[in-house]
Order: sequence, then C-alpha cells, then structure tokens
Amino acid sequence: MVTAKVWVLKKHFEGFPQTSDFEMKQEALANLKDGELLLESVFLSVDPYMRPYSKRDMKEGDVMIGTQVARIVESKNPAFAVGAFVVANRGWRTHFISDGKDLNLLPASWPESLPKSLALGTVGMPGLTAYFGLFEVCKMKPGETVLVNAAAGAVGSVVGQLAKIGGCKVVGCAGSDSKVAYLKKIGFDEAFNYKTVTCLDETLRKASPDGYDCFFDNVGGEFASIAINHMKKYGRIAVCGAISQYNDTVPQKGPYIQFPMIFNELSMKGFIVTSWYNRREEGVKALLKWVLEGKLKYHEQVTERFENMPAAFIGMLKGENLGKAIIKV
Ligand SMILES: NC(=O)C1=CN([C@@H]2O[C@H](COP(=O)(O)OP(=O)(O)OC[C@H]3O[C@@H](n4cnc5c(N)ncnc54)[C@H](OP(=O)(O)O)[C@@H]3O)[C@@H](O)[C@H]2O)C=CC1
Ligand SMILES: CCCCCC(=O)/C=C/[C@H]1[C@H](O)CC(=O)[C@@H]1CCCCCCC(=O)O
Repeated sequence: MVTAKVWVLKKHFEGFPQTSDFEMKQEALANLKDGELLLESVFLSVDPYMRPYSKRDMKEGDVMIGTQVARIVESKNPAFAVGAFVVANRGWRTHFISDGKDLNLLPASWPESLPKSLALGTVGMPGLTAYFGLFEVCKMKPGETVLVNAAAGAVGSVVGQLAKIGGCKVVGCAGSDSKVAYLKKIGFDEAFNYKTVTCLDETLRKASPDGYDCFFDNVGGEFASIAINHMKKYGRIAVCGAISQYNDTVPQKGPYIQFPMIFNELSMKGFIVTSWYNRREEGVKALLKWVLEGKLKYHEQVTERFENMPAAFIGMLKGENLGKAIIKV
C-alpha cells in the first residue's frame, strides 16, 4: 500500500497567504482496481490562480488545487504504460490513483533534451495563455506595439517573446532589476522595473511615445488604470489576470475607464485559457517548435522537495520567481 503526502488548506487565506494556512497530511491509497493507475508527481506547479480560486471554490480541509507532471508507476489500464508521463490536475499530492480519464499524456514526440516540467509552463497552461491571449484575444498584428506586465513570469515571458516572433515591438515591466536584465536578454525592446520608476505615466510614454496597440494585462489595479490611457486608437486589451488585487482584503477603487475606452474606441476582453483548449494541440505544437528552434527561451524557478510547496507558492506571489515556478518532488 502506498501512502501519499498531501497539502491541505488548513485556514482560508486572509490577505497574503502564510505557511501556517497550510497543513501537510498523509493519505493511504487503496490497491488498484482493474482500469486504474498509480501515479507519482515528479513536478508540481504553483500558480497565481490558486489564491483567488481557493476563496471561490475551496473549503478548509480540502487538498490544495493544482496540476502536476506525474509518472505512471503501476497500471491496470492497458491504455497507459508504466513509465509514461502525464499532466494531471490532482492538486498538491505526491501520489494518486486515476482511471486515466483526467490525464493528458505528454506528446510522444516530447524531446529528451527538454525538461518535462515545461508541460506546466512554457509548453503548458501558461504558454497557451500567452499564445491564445496574444493571437486571439489581442489579435496582435506584425508591426504593432505590445505592452505586458509581470513580464518576467511564466505567462509574461512567453507573451513578450511571441510578440517578437510575430514582428512587434514589445515593452515589458517586472519587479526587480535582474528581471529587467532578463527581459532585455530574451529580446524585449524596452523593459523597466515598475517598483523603482518615479512616474509610471512618463515611463510608458517614453517607452512608446505613439502608445500601444495591445496591452496584455496580468496585473490589473493601478498599473492597468494608468496604462489604459496610453492605448492607441482601436487598441486591444487582454485582461488575463489581476495579481495586484488577489491578496486585497479591501477592494481597490476604480479604475474609471470610460473616457479612454470611448475616445480611443478600445476593446477590452477578459479570458480564461481553457476556453481555447479545443485548439490545445495546435498551441502546444507551435510552442514546442519555437522552443526547439531556440526562438522561445524559458527559465524555471525550481524549488526542491514537496515539503516546500507553500513556501514556493508564497514566494511566487511575492515575485521571487524568474519564469515558471516549479516544485521538483
Ligand atoms: N486568464 C487565464 O486563463 C490565466 C491567467 N493567468 C494570470 O496571469 C498572471 C501571471 O501568471 P503567471 O505567469 O503564472 O505568474 P508569474 O510567473 O508571472 O508569477 C507571478 C508574478 O506576479 C508578479 N506580481 C506579484 N504581485 C504583484 C503586484 N502587486 N503587482 C505587479 N506584479 C506582481 C511577480 O513578479 P514581479 O517581480 O514582476 O512583481 C510574480 O513573479 C496572473 O495574474 C494569473 O492569474 C495565468 C494563467 C491563465
Ligand atoms: C480573478 C481571478 C483571475 C484568475 C485568472 C487565472 O489565473 C486563471 C487561471 C485558470 C486558467 O485559465 C486555466 C486554469 O486551469 C486556471 C483555473 C484553475 C481552476 C482550478 C479549478 C479547481 C480544481 O482544479 O479543482
């Protein structure tokens, strides 16, 4: 019999999550029935959505939501071979049993040279968010200027590089000078540290005096309220995330967006990447190809050991990650 370690939400987060809000427990797994598989998590993902979705969907005592890359260690299902790797959505667990229906096998063509953890990042949900958000929601066209915030993270770093692949000028911001240096290294035309600029309005104007055609917003709040005034006529805003608001205990005021929306005839669309998953294969294929061609660079912030998941999650919310935050079990 296998015993799994799991992290549960001990206490709903109030403001910024604390390690004391989590509790590690053990779960005894039953013996496999026909049609079932036993899997072990190899890499787990910590993502910003876990903060707002925990409040909306979870109750205290539930296992934390989340995805993993897992290896099949035992199989009583002929469709799944022992040793194969899958992406699963089974929460913060070291081991679990599945009937196979909720698993996505890693493409058979997954190159040996690439870490399988990329299936949780650049070639997974965050990369697909950048791909569909930029090409379908922003409807980015060659020659345009794209603005992206949280640009050195899992989604933002892909957004910037896809904008360059698509023939655009890209401006990005992040919360440290070393992240800004990374953005320049991976091809951003302009990059700045939003925490140290004296005037965001002036910085955005200087980075693109003619304004922005596309704004890929990962942050919301005050940044978005200022950036909206820098959109060009018929500009498009993809509302992807609002991380600056996830830990608020008192809702922020504003923004009052009507004037720039009307004067510049802007389009603003919120989206959830899974709505595009009928085209998931297309997205994964394109992202994998660009990674293999060296056109799409990746960086992972790998935290060792399952025991450190809460710390990795809190660290990601604080901005300690460059690229995708991953836990290696
Ligand atoms: N709509 C959708 O389908 C999806 C939406 N998302 C959203 O995309 C956004 C980015 O996610 P992801 O790439 O996974 O995460 P990241 O890898 O970018 O990690 C989060 C980053 O957010 C930045 N951040 C934290 N607090 C603030 C703040 N107050 N103001 C500005 N930046 C902040 C930090 O970077 P820094 O050092 O720069 O501050 C941190 O590293 C999130 O808002 C997420 O919810 C993600 C996936 C799917
Ligand atoms: C105001 C909240 C904005 C959150 C934006 C965000 O980060 C959305 C992320 C989703 C992404 O589009 C695809 C996902 O898988 C994320 C949502 C995951 C929900 C988990 C559902 C619970 C479960 O797994 O049991």
